[in-house]
Amino acid sequence: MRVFKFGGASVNSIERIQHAAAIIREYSAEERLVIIISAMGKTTNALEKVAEAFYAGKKEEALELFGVIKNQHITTAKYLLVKQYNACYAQLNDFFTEVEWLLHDKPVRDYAYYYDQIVCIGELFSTTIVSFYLQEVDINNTWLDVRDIIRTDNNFRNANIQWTETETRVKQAVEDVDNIVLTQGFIGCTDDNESTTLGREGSDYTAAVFANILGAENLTIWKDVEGVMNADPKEFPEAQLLQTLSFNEVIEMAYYGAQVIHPKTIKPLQNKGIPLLVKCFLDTSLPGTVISSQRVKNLPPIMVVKQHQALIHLRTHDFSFVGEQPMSQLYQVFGQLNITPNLVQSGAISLQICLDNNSDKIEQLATAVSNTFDVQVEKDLTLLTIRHYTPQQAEERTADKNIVLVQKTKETTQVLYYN
Ligand SMILES: Nc1ncnc2c1ncn2[C@@H]1O[C@H](COP(=O)(O)OP(=O)(O)O)[C@@H](O)[C@H]1O
Ligand SMILES: N[C@@H](CC(=O)OP(=O)(O)O)C(=O)O
Repeated sequence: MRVFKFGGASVNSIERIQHAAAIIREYSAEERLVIIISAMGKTTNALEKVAEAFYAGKKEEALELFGVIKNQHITTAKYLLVKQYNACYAQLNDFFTEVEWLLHDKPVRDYAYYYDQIVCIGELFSTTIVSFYLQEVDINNTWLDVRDIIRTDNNFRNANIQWTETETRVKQAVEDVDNIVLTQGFIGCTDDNESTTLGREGSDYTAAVFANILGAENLTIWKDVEGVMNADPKEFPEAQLLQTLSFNEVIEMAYYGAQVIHPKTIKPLQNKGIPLLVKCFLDTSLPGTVISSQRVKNLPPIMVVKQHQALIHLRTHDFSFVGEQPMSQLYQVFGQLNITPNLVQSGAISLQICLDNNSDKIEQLATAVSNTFDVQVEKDLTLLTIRHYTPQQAEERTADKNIVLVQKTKETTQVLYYN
């Protein structure tokens, strides 16, 4: 059994859905497939705007924005389907109604709750269309609502999977199907039947969870790039393909902000020794990248650029040392506010913390630590991380930058500079 994951970029047009179907046809002739699919293109971003408008009390705007998304999906379905169109429309219509009902309500709960009820619909739309298209071209498959399978807690927008319950449900659901299983990434459901999401770009993680539970031969993630490269090819056209990588290396790259694989994807695979293949959606003959437990030596420098960074300067009010107590208070606040620092540098009575520039979070952090620290914030920064750097290369990359902070270990250098 193999698990495939197609991301938003691989299903963002009629041609790409047709191309995905051709890949599925080819591979399903040889093996049993479980397929996880994300929302089409930038649908999740568009649904976020619907959730924001709804929560701000702008009902008409929310309905209008949702109408645009709805029509885009209907148009795609119309182009792709003839025999299957009516059945597909009926299923899509149930989802339209699910959201439109909610949009007519007044928000009385947390934003995160409504966000998940609205945003989860993107994956339900895309998988419905792809599933009916596969039927249309005689590729038998079974569409499953992953909300009946992936059980989570109610930590909306970043829900945690309840493993025992999910394990039973994944095994049962796949066992009950004798053809291709097709379902959604990124979303789940609480015991109270409330939809949840697993964190942005979380479909890779869903695919890894299925692969782990099913003991898959491997997980293949189809991308619009050759494979994992030593930098984002959109920003660095000279980027080279990395044909083999270790789980260790990829988890580090993802942690430092490489957008190509979701950081949570690696653990479920590493735990069961399941290889991860990152393959080129546009040219299946290319080798792609194989990620496994095996150590890979002599890697070239790997670069990760993280934009929209802020540097928070904290200094104790009373000149007391930044010892155990203030540090543990700070990390507690990080936990409470769901903040992951991208870099921390400490001195005797001061600390500098680099974070994604999210004004709300920074304000909350400043308030929470104000009894111990004076707080200053620098914005408009970029964080460049180079793994396996040579001093010369690090120097060349940052020679013309207005540098604010540098941190180095033997393997990794991080440079924070003004944009
Ligand atoms: N090191 C890297 N190697 C390859 N692609 C990268 C890397 N870093 C960032 N990317 C970007 O990741 C994108 C693919 O990931 P993503 O947009 O999440 O795809 P999808 O939504 O289809 O899963 C590529 O288009 C590429 O620009
Ligand atoms: N659609 C979700 C989940 C996801 O993983 O998407 P993608 O595979 O396109 O990165 C998001 O955009 O966050």
